[in-house]
Amino acid sequence: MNVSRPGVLPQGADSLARYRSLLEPALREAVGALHPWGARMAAFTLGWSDVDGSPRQGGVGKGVRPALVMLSAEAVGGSAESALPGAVAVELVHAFSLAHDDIIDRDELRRHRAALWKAYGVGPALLTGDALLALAVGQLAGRPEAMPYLSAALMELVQGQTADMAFENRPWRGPGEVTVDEYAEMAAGKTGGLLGAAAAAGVALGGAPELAGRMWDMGRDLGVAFQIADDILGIWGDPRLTGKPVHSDLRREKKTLPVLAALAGGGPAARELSDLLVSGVDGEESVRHAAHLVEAAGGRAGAEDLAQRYVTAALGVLDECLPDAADLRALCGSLVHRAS
Ligand SMILES: CC(C)=CCC/C(C)=C/CC/C(C)=C/COP(=O)(O)OP(=O)(O)O
Repeated sequence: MNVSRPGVLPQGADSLARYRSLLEPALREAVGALHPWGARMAAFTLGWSDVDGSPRQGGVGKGVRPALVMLSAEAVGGSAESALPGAVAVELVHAFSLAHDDIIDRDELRRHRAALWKAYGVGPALLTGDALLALAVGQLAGRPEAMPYLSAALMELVQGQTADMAFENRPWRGPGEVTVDEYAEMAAGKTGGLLGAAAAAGVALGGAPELAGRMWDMGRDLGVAFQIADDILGIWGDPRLTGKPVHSDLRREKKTLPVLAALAGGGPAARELSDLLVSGVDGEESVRHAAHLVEAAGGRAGAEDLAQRYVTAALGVLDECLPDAADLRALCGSLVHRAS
């Protein structure tokens, strides 16, 4: 079921809309503390205004992380409102990380619009990312039950992003090639850290801090699945739904899971793909051929399978910790079967 705009999650969409409507005023209030120029750039990147500052309807992200915070809080008997500082904090950290990531990757398009750096320049985009991060920390400064998870997530994010960048200097084959296990560790940090923090902060703010450690682990597994789904969408997704150009990871020869899984398959398509990557993907025809080879070598199926295994592990933890949390379970289960 798709509601309200293209690209929302197939399941849990109604609840995401409910949580987004709680989130947006709180985010606006937080951003209101910034210097007017910073507030304008933050409003652009969060989706309430165009580049010139004129207002536009609604936010732009799916709001998965804040929904995870609020659903986790509700699952332990707390209210979504009680968990709002955590929800705001994770969405601000997410927005910070996207702003910086787009600079690092030189990605010009994000969420159907210009990336923040493309709209305002690299310096201002860096600074806006910093401002969002500072606001996030401020949200949880007085909440010792949740703050450790945010601070752990920040370290995970940076470590995972660094590992991902370091992969670029590794060979495609032979000694030093990137393994699927290394990829999973990178994704557990880069993407899982914040999902882990969302789930852990949610139960902590909802009144069950004793569950936070297990929810952190659950969120990290979920993050690996989420990142694999992101990699899959980067090759086979519909740009009208993802809001990003297709094949950009392949064009940049990034070591995404579908490519690693294809290479690990070892058949004729895997060998041809390996040769192509070693000689360099050059030009649009070559990029399309690489995408074809990844699929032919089983990279898509392998990636889908691994994502499903990580989601199943995450759901197993949820079933043990919070067996009655149907909405939370639906959200987590839907994160791998998404169109954007
Ligand atoms: C330190 C640093 C720069 C870290 C970068 C970490 C990073 C960008 C990880 C990617 C995470 C990811 C899959 C984002 C898309 O989320 P989404 O599909 O929920 O996006 P949405 O909010 O647009 O829906």
